[in-house]
Amino acid sequence: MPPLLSLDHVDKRYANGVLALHDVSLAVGPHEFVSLLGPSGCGKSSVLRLVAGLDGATRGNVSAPALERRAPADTACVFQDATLMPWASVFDNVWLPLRIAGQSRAQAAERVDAVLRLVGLADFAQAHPAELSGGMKMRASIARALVAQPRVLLMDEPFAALDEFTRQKLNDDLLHWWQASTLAVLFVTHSIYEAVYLSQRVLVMGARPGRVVDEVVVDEPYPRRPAFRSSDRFLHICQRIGQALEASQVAS
Ligand SMILES: Nc1ncnc2c1ncn2[C@@H]1O[C@H](COP(=O)(O)OP(=O)(O)OP(=O)(O)O)[C@@H](O)[C@H]1O
Repeated sequence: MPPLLSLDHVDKRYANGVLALHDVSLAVGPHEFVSLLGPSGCGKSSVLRLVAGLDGATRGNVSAPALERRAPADTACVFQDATLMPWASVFDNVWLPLRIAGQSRAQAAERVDAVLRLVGLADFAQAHPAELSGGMKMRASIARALVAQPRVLLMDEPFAALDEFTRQKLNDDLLHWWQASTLAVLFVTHSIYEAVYLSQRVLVMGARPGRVVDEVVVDEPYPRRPAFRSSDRFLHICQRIGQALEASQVAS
C-alpha cells in the first residue's frame, strides 16, 4: 500500500541559516502509529510542520494529505498546550473545525456529542477550559482534532506536561481511539518509554543537523497492556533505542 505521507531526502534550512533537517526520509502508511523520538532541537517539530503543510522543505519532496488542497481536514494537529479558546465551552471548542467547514451548531451537534463521549467528556460539554484538569483539557484538544474525522493525526509532545498517572491513562486511551479508527498517527515525544509503549515503529532522530539515525520496530500486538511496560521485551527495545540515541550524540 502506498504511504499516506512521506519525506524523501528532505533538508530544512531556516532563514537564520540553521540546518534543522538533513536528508530525512520517512514514510507513514494508512493506520500506522509511528513515533519520532530524539533530543531537543533534532528537528521533530520541523518534520511535523512540513507534514502539516505549515512550512516548506528547502530540498527534497514532502507528500501528505494536508498538501493536497482539496482535503485540508485530512490532517489534524495536537500540541503540548491544549490551545483551547478560554471564553468558549468545551462543546464550542470541539465544534470549531466543523464550524469553519460551514456546519451550524445543530448540524454539528451529533458529531460533537459523539466525539465528546469517545474522549470521556460528555458531562463537561458546557464547562469552560478553566474548569478542566490538564488531562481533561488535553482530551478536549484531542476531541477537537478528531471531530472532522481526519486521516492523519500529528501529535507534538501532547502529554509531556501531564503527571505520570494521567499520561499513562491517556496513552492507553489514545491507543484505544486509534485502534477503533482508520487514523494514522505521527507522534513526537522525548520519552523512550512512551514511544515504545505506543508505537509500531519508532524513528530515532539525532541533532545537528536533524536526521533519522535508526528505525526500531516494536513487534508487540495491540491492545497493549500496562504489563508490557515492565516486560523484558519492553526494556530490551528501550535499551536499543537508548544506545542509538547515545551513539547519535557521540557522532554529532
Ligand atoms: N522558525 C525557525 N527559525 C529558525 N530556526 C528554527 C525555527 N524553528 C526551529 N528552528 C531551529 O531548528 C532546529 C530544530 O528545531 P525543532 O523545533 O524542529 O526541534 P525539536 O526536535 O522539535 O525540538 P524540541 O524537542 O525542543 O521541541 C533547532 O536548532 C531550532 O532552534
